[in-house]
This record gives sequence, C-alpha cells and structure tokens, in this order.
Amino acid sequence: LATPGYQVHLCDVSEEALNKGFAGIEKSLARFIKAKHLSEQDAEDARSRITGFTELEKAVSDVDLVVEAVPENMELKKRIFYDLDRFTKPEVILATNTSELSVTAIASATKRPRSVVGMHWFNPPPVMRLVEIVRGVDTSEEAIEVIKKVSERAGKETVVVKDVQGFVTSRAISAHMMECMKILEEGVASAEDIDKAIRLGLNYPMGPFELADYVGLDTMLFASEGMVEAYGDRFRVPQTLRKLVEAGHLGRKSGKGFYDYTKERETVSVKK
Ligand SMILES: C[C@H](O)CC(=O)SCCNC(=O)CCNC(=O)[C@H](O)C(C)(C)COP(=O)(O)OP(=O)(O)OC[C@H]1O[C@@H](n2cnc3c(N)ncnc32)[C@H](O)[C@@H]1OP(=O)(O)O
Ligand SMILES: NC(=O)c1ccc[n+]([C@@H]2O[C@H](COP(=O)([O-])OP(=O)(O)OC[C@H]3O[C@@H](n4cnc5c(N)ncnc54)[C@H](O)[C@@H]3O)[C@@H](O)[C@H]2O)c1
Repeated sequence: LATPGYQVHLCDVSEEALNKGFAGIEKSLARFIKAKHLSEQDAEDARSRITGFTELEKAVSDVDLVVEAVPENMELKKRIFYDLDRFTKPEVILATNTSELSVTAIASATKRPRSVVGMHWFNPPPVMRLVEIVRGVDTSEEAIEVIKKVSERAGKETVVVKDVQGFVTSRAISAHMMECMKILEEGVASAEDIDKAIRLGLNYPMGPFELADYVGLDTMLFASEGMVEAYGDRFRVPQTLRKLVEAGHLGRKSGKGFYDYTKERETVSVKK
C-alpha cells in the first residue's frame, strides 16, 4: 500500500516482529527493482511512507483505514477489533485479512459493524492480482466501495463475495490441499512427486505442499478446522498437517514444514 502512495502505519507486537516485517518489505522492494517494476527512487519513496509502531493506540489514532492481519484466531481478532473500535475515529473503516473466519462475528466486537469488511489478500501480496472483498451481514456499500478503490489503486482486481466459511478462495484451496495430503497419507506418491504432478500436469504455479509451507501450516490448519466445522467430513484435517503444526514445523517461516528450508533444497525448486 505504500508503493502506490498511501501513508502506512505498520503495527506489530514487538520491535523484533516489526523488523521482520520491514525485512520482508525490503526483500520485496529489491525484487521489484531488479525486475525494473520500480526505480530506486520509487522504492525509497515507498519506504519513507511507512512508519513502524508497537502500540496499537498510537498506530491507529489518526488513520482513515485499518487492515488487520494478526494470526487466524477469532478471540484475538475480536480483541483487536474491540480495541480498534475504541482507538480509531468513528468514520474509519476496519478491514480484516482473515482467510476464512466470519467477518460478521469479527464485526460484532465493534459498535460499527457497517464499517467492518473482509479485505483478503493473497501470498505474496505484492504480486498476487486479487483482493477478495467479503461482505459481512451488516457491511455497508460504502465500506465495500472504499476497499474496491484502495485495492484498485494498489493494482489489484477485486471480487465481492458473501461471508460464508472460507469465502471462495480458501474453500477451494483447502479442498485441494486436504485431498493432496490424503493422497500423501495413503502412500500413493511422495510429497515431491505430488508437487511435481500438480505443477507440471495441472499447470499450478506451486504444488500443494510447497504452497502449504509458503502460506504457513498453522494458518492452513486454522483454516481447515473452520472448514470441517462448516462443511463436515469432506474437509477432514489430515493427521500429517496436525502433527507438523504440533511439532512447531510451520513451513517456511519456521524453517521446516513438509520440506526442510534449513538445507539447500534440490528436489522442489518452484520452477522446472
Ligand atoms: C491462505 C490465504 O488466505 C490465501 C492465500 O494466500 S493462498 C496462496 C495464494 N498464492 C499462490 O497460490 C501462489 C502460487 N505461486 C505463485 O503464483 C508463484 O510461484 C510465485 C508468484 C509465488 C512465484 O512465481 P515464480 O514465477 O515461480 O517465481 P519468480 O520468477 O521468482 O517470481 C515471479 C515474479 O514475482 C516476483 N515476486 C515473487 N515474490 C515476490 C515478492 N514477495 N515480492 C515482490 N515480488 C515478488 C518476482 O520478482 C518475479 O517478478 P518478474 O516476473 O517481474 O521478474
Ligand atoms: N499466510 C498467508 O498466505 C495468508 C494469506 C492471506 C491471508 N492470511 C491471513 O492473514 C492473517 C495473518 O496470517 P499470517 O500467515 O501472516 O500469520 P503470521 O503468524 O505469519 O503473522 C502474524 C503477524 O501478526 C503479528 N501479531 C500477533 N498478534 C498481534 C497483535 N496483537 N497486534 C499486532 N500484531 C500482532 C505477529 O507478530 C506476526 O507478525 C491471518 O488472518 C491469515 O489467515 C494469510
């Protein structure tokens, strides 16, 4: 959002977490410069528009829009939205990047459910072309329009969908990933070969296991558990996923998931 010109307040729980965020932004800017999508000056301008905060109240006291992206946990999201409602000006729109939780339930923690809306980005957000906008039961047309305009200014296409479990995209990707994990558990093929088959045979940019590691296995597990509750057994969470998360192997962000990122990986380069 800083690249197309917005002033951004980035808030996280600690300096360390904040620095991790800034490091991610640097990596992304470097890729855009290398690909000649941005000049050094554009990148410097974007950087200068981002200010870091570790106190939510200070971060949001004079903003016009909040985009929340804390971990996928309803209690945490509700607590944050309760605070956002108290700390922001009454006209501010409060968006959530939830992958699958009920936007309506998150909105119920505020006194302004009309101004609460889903703004679902995709990983990696600077590159992926879609923002899925989720209309909660009370979300106003005005809130939807603001998110459309902001997304378009960030170069994204949008779709507006109803607030059902998993919306369109998480529901579809969960079904695909869960089925591939069951194929792995049945011993039909190795993770490497399933990824290769889906990449080359079905022309997906990433196989299901490298994508799960990329998204984060904890996020995948939270999302899948919600799907089981809403849609029943057809989304049964595979043991493999649950065990990896129990072991703290969350994918790329923890260094290990379906694959080991602490070593050179020869088997699963994303391409070829
Ligand atoms: C769970 C949630 O709720 C929802 C989700 O997020 S579900 C997951 C959705 N995401 C996906 O499905 C991603 C699938 N994977 C892909 O589309 C591709 O593998 C990928 C875009 C990540 C990488 O693309 P790939 O062609 O394999 O690699 P690469 O050549 O390195 O990257 C392609 C371009 O993106 C750029 N890029 C990749 N990651 C980037 C990043 N983090 N920041 C900036 N630019 C990036 C590269 O610089 C490159 O740019 P160029 O074509 O102009 O040179
Ligand atoms: N990972 C993905 O590919 C992806 C894609 C689209 C949407 N999402 C959604 O985005 C959200 C975040 O997911 P993630 O995978 O980035 O999780 P993550 O655990 O990788 O990152 C969450 C961030 O929130 C911070 N945080 C935790 N508590 C906080 C608080 N009280 N105040 C401020 N910051 C806090 C953490 O320090 C961390 O930096 C979830 O709702 C997820 O479903 C994730």
